Amino acid sequence: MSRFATLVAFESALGRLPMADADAIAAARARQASLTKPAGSLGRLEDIAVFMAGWQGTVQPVIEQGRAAIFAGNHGFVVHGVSAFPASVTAAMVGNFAAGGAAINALAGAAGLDLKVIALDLDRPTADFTTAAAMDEAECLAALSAGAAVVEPGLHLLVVGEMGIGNSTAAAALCARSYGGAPALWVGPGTGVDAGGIARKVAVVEQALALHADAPHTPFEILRRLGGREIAAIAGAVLEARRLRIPVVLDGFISCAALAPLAAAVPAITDHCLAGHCSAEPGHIRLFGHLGLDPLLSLGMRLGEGSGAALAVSVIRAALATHNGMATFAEAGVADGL
Ligand SMILES: Cc1cc2ncn([C@H]3O[C@H](COP(=O)(O)O)[C@@H](O)[C@H]3O)c2cc1C
Ligand SMILES: O=C(O)c1cccnc1
Repeated sequence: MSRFATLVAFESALGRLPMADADAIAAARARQASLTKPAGSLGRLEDIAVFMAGWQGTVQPVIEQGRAAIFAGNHGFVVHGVSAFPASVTAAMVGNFAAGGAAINALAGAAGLDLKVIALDLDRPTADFTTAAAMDEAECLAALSAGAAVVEPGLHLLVVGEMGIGNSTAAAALCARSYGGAPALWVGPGTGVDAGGIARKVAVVEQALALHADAPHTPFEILRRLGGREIAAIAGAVLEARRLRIPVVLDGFISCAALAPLAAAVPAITDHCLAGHCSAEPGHIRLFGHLGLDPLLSLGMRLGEGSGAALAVSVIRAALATHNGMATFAEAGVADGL
């Protein structure tokens, strides 16, 4: 059965978000305080370990079953010339993922993650959102459910990513609708469009916002009208991971924008999420301000595919290696601080 077979199923999941395990958080904090280092000296590594403990519900969290889930979809509005690449590249890159030749193959391998690639109706792009809703209700629910379906119970960590030519424009529209701000503040070069391309992207987002201005300002309606299948799938995966208390690492501007409609209404939806990195896409840092997330890495990446999030998993692994592997003051016979 589909996880989000009905709108009610989606809304009730978003309305009933489980919390992290407070006992595991307290125990992990106590363990951090007992380790052979000055308090706080491992900086954010300490917070990451405590975060992982809280969501895994155990004082010593691990990443044995870590998954990168990459969703692919195509967009009807690409006819307006908003990407530096043709829409056919979405399917071609899915082929490249299967063959092992993409950046995410290398980075998921380096991070010890299994990689699931889910192509969502690539030969049936969403409707052009400057003239219609991108998806009808059933299409949006199917995409949300496809996202949820990759989140198997027992995963220790989930990385989410996307592939969909044109989707930096959808991401800008989602952010502008969710949080306000002129489209030009949310639009960036994406795959590398020139000034003319940026102007076309801004115009497309302005048209879409005008068309959908009177629609209900709800998470589902914003996603359905302005999102895309791969974007809704990310939202569904993050929501399902929350139900199962599986920590998530978010990737770039587009992955994070998938959560904007949800977070604008229910800010706590990002509580089980770490921001893997800050993309060079200019809207990303602005979006982090709204999401209340502080990215782990900032390496000038602007790829998507879950690439920055996968890279950040190495930092999370290092946090857990120190948390689980260091000696306590008592074990090492080292005098602790006063
Ligand atoms: C070869 C190639 C591989 C990619 N991998 C991710 N993206 C990224 O670029 C796209 C978004 O940028 P825009 O909105 O400008 O189309 C998405 O597919 C995103 O995942 C890629 C883009 C290309 C061309
Ligand atoms: O930040 C991202 O995820 C991104 C930026 C540009 C193109 N594709 C993805």
